[in-house]
Amino acid sequence: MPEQIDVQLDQVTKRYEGRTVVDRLSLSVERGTFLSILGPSGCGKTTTLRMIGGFITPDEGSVRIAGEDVTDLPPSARSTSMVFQDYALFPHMTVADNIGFGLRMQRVKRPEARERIEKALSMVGLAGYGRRKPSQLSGGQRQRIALARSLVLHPTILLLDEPLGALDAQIRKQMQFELKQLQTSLGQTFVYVTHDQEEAMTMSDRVAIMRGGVIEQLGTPDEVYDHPRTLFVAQFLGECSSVRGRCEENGSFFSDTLGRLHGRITGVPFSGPAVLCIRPENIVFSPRGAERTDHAFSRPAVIRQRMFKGLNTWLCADCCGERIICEVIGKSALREGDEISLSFDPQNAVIVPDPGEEDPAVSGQEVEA
Ligand SMILES: Nc1ncnc2c1ncn2[C@@H]1O[C@H](COP(=O)(O)OP(=O)(O)OP(=O)(O)O)[C@@H](O)[C@H]1O
Repeated sequence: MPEQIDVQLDQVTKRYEGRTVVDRLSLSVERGTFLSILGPSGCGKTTTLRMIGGFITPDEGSVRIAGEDVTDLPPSARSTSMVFQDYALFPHMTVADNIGFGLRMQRVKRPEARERIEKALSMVGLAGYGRRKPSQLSGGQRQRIALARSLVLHPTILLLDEPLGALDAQIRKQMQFELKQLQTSLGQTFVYVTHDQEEAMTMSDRVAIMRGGVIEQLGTPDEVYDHPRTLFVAQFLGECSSVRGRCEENGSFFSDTLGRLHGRITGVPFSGPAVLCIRPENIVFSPRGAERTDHAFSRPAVIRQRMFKGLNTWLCADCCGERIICEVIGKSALREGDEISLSFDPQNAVIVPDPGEEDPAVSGQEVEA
């Protein structure tokens, strides 16, 4: 049986003052999926989410929710509910009244409303907090109330716009865990907007990486991390060393600095300018003279910088003029100036097309959509 598609965007476009901020974007979200829309500031994430929720009408394209075309319907006529970053709680109302606000709008009878409010409060771990005012709660608790206020409406799809953005790092981590647990236990569809790659990777079943108004890649967290199809995706999802060169049809790679890299590299082979991307955890450093023989690629290098990061250490090396970063678990005895050998298994490297010097992924700058 085909999976139920809860959200279907077909070629949606949004322009502001002649500027296209979302560009012919298509997206399908299966029921029960936790999908994150991830991308840098201004890439069109919130605009896309708001088009799903009905707060913004696309200039072109269509929006379907659970199979129904809702492109021209207002938010109240859609089976979606939005959780905002700033919580948007009414300060003069109690927690219970805040949660019950949407139910009153829907004219749900009091006894049923009371029961649903209690259930929503216990779902977010705040049973017994109904009589408090928002000012008597912590930031994390206020965020949970905002979540309960959406859950109480029994939406088919929950839309979350950077809901943890205002929380400090520790509570944020805890809330990520709780949100994921809640989504799994409810089996509900969540569409979650964030610019935090770690947050997206830890919570999501699928991640859509947006840039300049389009989805550059969509896949499971593992797929997009291990098999990025563009340099931007490779660099946005975490540290990676990149080496420019040429790719050949047989999948081998050649660069002026590192020479030829024999062996089959991950990525769709093509013929033309390419960038080799390697994650720090896939590089192995060995003392000079004790090179790994099981790796097809090995070159001399010198340690230039050392960054202790608590659980691990990053070593930055100069390898034939290329800056290569390696991750070592725990502390490392290597120091700046140490001469080493650097190797990696070609299967753990990825080749992507070279986007050229003008591409912001190369220059390290991001442009507005
Ligand atoms: N009402 C508006 N009028 C004009 N431009 C707008 C409007 N709303 C958004 N934009 C522009 O559209 C682009 C996309 O905005 P959007 O809020 O979707 O980005 P985002 O990826 O969610 O960014 P952030 O992570 O900073 O919230 C931005 O350049 C923004 O300035």
